[in-house]
Amino acid sequence: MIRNYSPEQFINNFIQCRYKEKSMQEEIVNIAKEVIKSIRLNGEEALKEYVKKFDGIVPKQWEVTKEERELAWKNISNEIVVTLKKAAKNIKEFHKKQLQQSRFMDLSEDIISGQLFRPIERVGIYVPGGTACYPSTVLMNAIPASLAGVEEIIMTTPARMGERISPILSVAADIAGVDKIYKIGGIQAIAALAYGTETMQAVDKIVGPGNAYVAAAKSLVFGDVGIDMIAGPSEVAIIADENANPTFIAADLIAQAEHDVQARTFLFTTSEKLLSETKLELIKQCECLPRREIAEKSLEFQSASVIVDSIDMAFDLVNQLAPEHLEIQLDQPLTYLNKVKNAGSVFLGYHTPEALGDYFAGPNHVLPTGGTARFSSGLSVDDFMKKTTFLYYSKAALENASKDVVTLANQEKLAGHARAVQVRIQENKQM
Ligand SMILES: NC(=O)c1ccc[n+]([C@@H]2O[C@H](COP(=O)([O-])OP(=O)(O)OC[C@H]3O[C@@H](n4cnc5c(N)ncnc54)[C@H](O)[C@@H]3O)[C@@H](O)[C@H]2O)c1
Ligand SMILES: N[C@H](CO)Cc1c[nH]c[nH+]1
Ligand SMILES: [Zn+2]
Repeated sequence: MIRNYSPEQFINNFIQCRYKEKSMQEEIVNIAKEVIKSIRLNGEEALKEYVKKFDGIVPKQWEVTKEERELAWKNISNEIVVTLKKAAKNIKEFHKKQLQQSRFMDLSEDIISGQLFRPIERVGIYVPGGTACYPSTVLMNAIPASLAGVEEIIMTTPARMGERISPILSVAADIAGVDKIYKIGGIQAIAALAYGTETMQAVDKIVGPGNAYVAAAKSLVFGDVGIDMIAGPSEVAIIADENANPTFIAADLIAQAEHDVQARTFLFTTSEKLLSETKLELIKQCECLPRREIAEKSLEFQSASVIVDSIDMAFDLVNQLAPEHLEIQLDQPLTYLNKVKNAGSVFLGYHTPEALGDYFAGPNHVLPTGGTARFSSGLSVDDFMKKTTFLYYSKAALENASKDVVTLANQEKLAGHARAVQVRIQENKQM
């Protein structure tokens, strides 16, 4: 069960070892390198080989057919369809507010400048499917892409039921505006999306979470295609004091732990009593959990509890950790929001479990993990847009700027740059 660490031990074991952990994952990176290279060079043949090796079954065709997509609607209950649509509506409403319009920064007679916002043309979304099925992740990835105006949204997910993918994934994909679905998972899917094969066209950007293999593959193809972030095994950090409810805290820690044996959960509290009660709750609640084995491994090996001297100390440790999710289970939670520097998404108060955000409320659940919230953000409409600047100068405006541009060009010893301005000024003078 979750182990206690002093603040110093926590820093050593979970923050300073961030880079050590990376080198321990070398084995995964090496496998990913081999698979990607092979699929890039040998296409379909290599794709089949690795799908067989890592997933057991090679589907007859990669793409989910129109008939399969239609049939999926008949294979799920109306209740699920209604709920998916409600969640989709909330996610859409939240993300719509992120849309930005092309705009002028300057619009005078002599100078015009601005920024064009244009959607990325072809996007691949990865939906994990190794040990669980995530229709919510389909919505979280595809809705912002649709809102941005992406021309073609291509989803990949491992075929878990032999030939087929779960019908709920297919229905969620229809609701969210996915154009094509491929039955491919893991490193193979990322390689096929990045480089294309005889039957699949390469995409411009790959988004979406996945296990350590998927995360390694995404980081390796970055540069040839865009990626959103490294969204690996899930994490939650909870800050709580003696007023918090141990039953709620244990439930929220388990909700993340059950994702993956590699999922990481953290509790920072000023109260020894709350900690011991939470530990008893963890044992009790794990007993009747279908994914007990996964959750218990995560709680045992990837998790930590820390008794802190003050709530300020808790925020200091959390900001160093930069967790994917942060729950603030304190009275007056909003008053603590300005203490948060690094976190993917924050959940405020006793009645806002992370599970609410995972599925339904609106903010995105594809979030930076492994400390990368120090420099990156959760998935948003912005991830599907490119920003192109534009500029116009009149003859008079160029004349005004010419001396300064030439001075800088000469300073950099780039005579060609200086000349590109000077020839225009001289021409103006001759006229
Ligand atoms: N951050 C988020 O938004 C978010 C959302 C949902 C899930 N998640 C995370 O996504 C992950 C899902 O993982 P998953 O495993 O269930 O599904 P997955 O689809 O990410 O990975 C499954 C694939 O991994 C490959 N694989 C498995 N073992 C391998 C091996 N030994 N060598 C090479 N390839 C191998 C297989 O090809 C398989 O298809 C979890 O870590 C979960 O926490 C994150
Ligand atoms: N907690 C995951 C992100 O870390 C998202 C998710 C999907 N389904 C359930 N949870
Ligand atoms: Zn979750």
